[in-house]
Amino acid sequence: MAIELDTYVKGVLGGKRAVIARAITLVESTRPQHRSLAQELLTELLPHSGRSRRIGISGVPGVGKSTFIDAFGTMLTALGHRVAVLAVDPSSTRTGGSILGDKTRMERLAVDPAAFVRPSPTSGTLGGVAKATRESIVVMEAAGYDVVLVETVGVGQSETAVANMVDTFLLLTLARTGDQLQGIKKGVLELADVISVNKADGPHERDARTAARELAGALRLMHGKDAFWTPPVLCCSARESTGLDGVWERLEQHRTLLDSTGRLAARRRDQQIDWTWAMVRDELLGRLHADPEVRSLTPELERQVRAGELTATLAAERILEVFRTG
Ligand SMILES: Nc1nc2c(ncn2[C@@H]2O[C@H](COP(=O)(O)OP(=O)(O)OP(=O)(O)O)[C@@H](O)[C@H]2O)c(=O)[nH]1
Repeated sequence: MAIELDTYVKGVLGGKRAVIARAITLVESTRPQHRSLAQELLTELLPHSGRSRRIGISGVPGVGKSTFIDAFGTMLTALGHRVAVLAVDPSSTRTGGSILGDKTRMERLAVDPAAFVRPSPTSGTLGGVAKATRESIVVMEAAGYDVVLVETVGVGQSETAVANMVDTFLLLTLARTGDQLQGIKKGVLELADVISVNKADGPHERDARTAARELAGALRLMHGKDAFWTPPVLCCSARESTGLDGVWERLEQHRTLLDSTGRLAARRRDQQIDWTWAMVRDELLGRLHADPEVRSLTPELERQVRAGELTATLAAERILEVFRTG
């Protein structure tokens, strides 16, 4: 049964879980009638949002993200925080099932009354999934969650999308030393504000500490002496819940520094502008691909480009010409 705008607003602001879940479903929906209601809801909620720590968490599959978020989130709720877990997993749009943010992977947090775990939206492009997650952040903040963790897999463009919606980005990694350091993608290192080497327990602990020292040295070189912030490299064990307080301390330190220097507000404003243009790009591209004339022209144009009968530049011009006049 459909519910009214007012019921959504009151339910979300009152922290009612069932209404929060429905509000997120509404925000994720791509149906035109849902989209306008979702925008009305977000407009009402916006004045109550913005007060959380928005933290992105990334790391390759196997690094222990679920175990980490379960333990880290549980530590935070014990400290009195209210924790929301969202996810951006564009691969789930292909498989139809969400891998990240799955409640069964976070057993303690899933049943914690001070936490709310939401799997990645499963429909649309990365742009669509990112938009739904950004808007879900507004819902969670209005509902009183003061820590929002946004999880993503350590592959592809999804990390950049997440870095662009959070204040601080945490990268989880495993013990690698020397040459293996090269294995960590530079692009991901550039996004990271705090790095933690997970599984620093039992026989792996020494390797983890060595790897952390080496990585910290590499980052100091990368960032230079006068950098505003050089990402600290810590060690933790998600399984044994050790080192998690240190990770939290550094995340808080980074955010406090951003806030006290005015960078936090500026960063969030810049993100709004980036999102605006990202949405314009997505919408335009969607319309272009749906355009009947473009669709009918495409196979022949592609054939000609492949056969070397037409340059890519001319083919692009033809497509835009048809779209403009179509
Ligand atoms: N020794 C040790 N093992 C860990 C730790 N954290 C996670 N693991 C193990 O690593 C494996 C992968 O952990 P998951 O939490 O599923 O993490 P993930 O592979 O990043 O998976 P997704 O979260 O599904 O992407 C599991 O077998 C965990 O038990 C840790 O701190 N120490």
